[in-house]
Amino acid sequence: MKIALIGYGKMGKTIERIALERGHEIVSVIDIDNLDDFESDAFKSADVAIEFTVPKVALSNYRRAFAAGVAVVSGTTGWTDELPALKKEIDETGKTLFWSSNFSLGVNIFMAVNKYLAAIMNQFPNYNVEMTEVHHTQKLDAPSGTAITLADGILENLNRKTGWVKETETKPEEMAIKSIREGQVPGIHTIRYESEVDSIEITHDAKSREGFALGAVVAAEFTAGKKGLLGMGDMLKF
Ligand SMILES: NC(=O)c1ccc[n+]([C@@H]2O[C@H](COP(=O)([O-])OP(=O)(O)OC[C@H]3O[C@@H](n4cnc5c(N)ncnc54)[C@H](O)[C@@H]3O)[C@@H](O)[C@H]2O)c1
Ligand SMILES: O=C(O)C1=N[C@H](C(=O)O)CCC1
Repeated sequence: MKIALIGYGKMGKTIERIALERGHEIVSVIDIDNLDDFESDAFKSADVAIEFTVPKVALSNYRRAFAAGVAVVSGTTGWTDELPALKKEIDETGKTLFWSSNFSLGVNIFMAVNKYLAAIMNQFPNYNVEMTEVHHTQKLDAPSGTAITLADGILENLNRKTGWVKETETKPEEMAIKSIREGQVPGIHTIRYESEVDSIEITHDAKSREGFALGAVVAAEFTAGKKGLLGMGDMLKF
């Protein structure tokens, strides 16, 4: 398929390599120095644009791609307070956006395990739960989008928790998400249940950006011909 890239940073470059390896054509690459290319015939020829940029520009990028008649697959995080309004806009206009906080298959398996464990822990009120996420020092947003998705999974399944906070001091109904920025870490997410007598931890540790990028390209292949707001749950059957 014909793929446009919006954002040519760490993820954009990794996605480019994997897309070419999978036989796709990169018809346009847009970054801050060539934003006018949204109006180019090359960009408009794309079947899908894969967008990995920064939080403050994601929505404007989506809308510029939509105006060009191009579907979007995006992993940009740090903007999803706007997601409900954007979903309404997408449904009303018949556009296509596949968004995920994390495209890695391993992380999505981890997300499913997280929800299952949270549901089990309703039977065991003596455990408290907290999360730690570790990423590279260039990361702009905290907590990570993945951590927020994981926290949502816990809040949906563990009745005694109703919200998450960044602070370590929490009310009984809150869970803490601690963010650590260190070196070039691609992404580590750890969820810990602790009681007086023991602790239970589950962790996902990304070795590189390969898993994120492969997932994004596979999502682009899945998105072809579809409409609406799509996510990993539409593509993965677990
Ligand atoms: N969903 C996932 O699986 C996943 C995985 C990794 C990273 N991410 C997210 O993807 C985003 C990008 O991560 P990264 O590591 O590639 O960051 P990066 O900083 O390496 O790359 C971002 C790129 O976007 C460009 N950019 C900035 N403003 C732009 C604009 N208006 N239009 C086009 N390009 C613009 C920057 O110049 C840069 O080249 C972050 O939000 C990160 O959290 C998501
Ligand atoms: O490197 C990043 O930035 C990442 N961002 C996503 C997030 O915010 O969860 C996915 C993991 C890597």
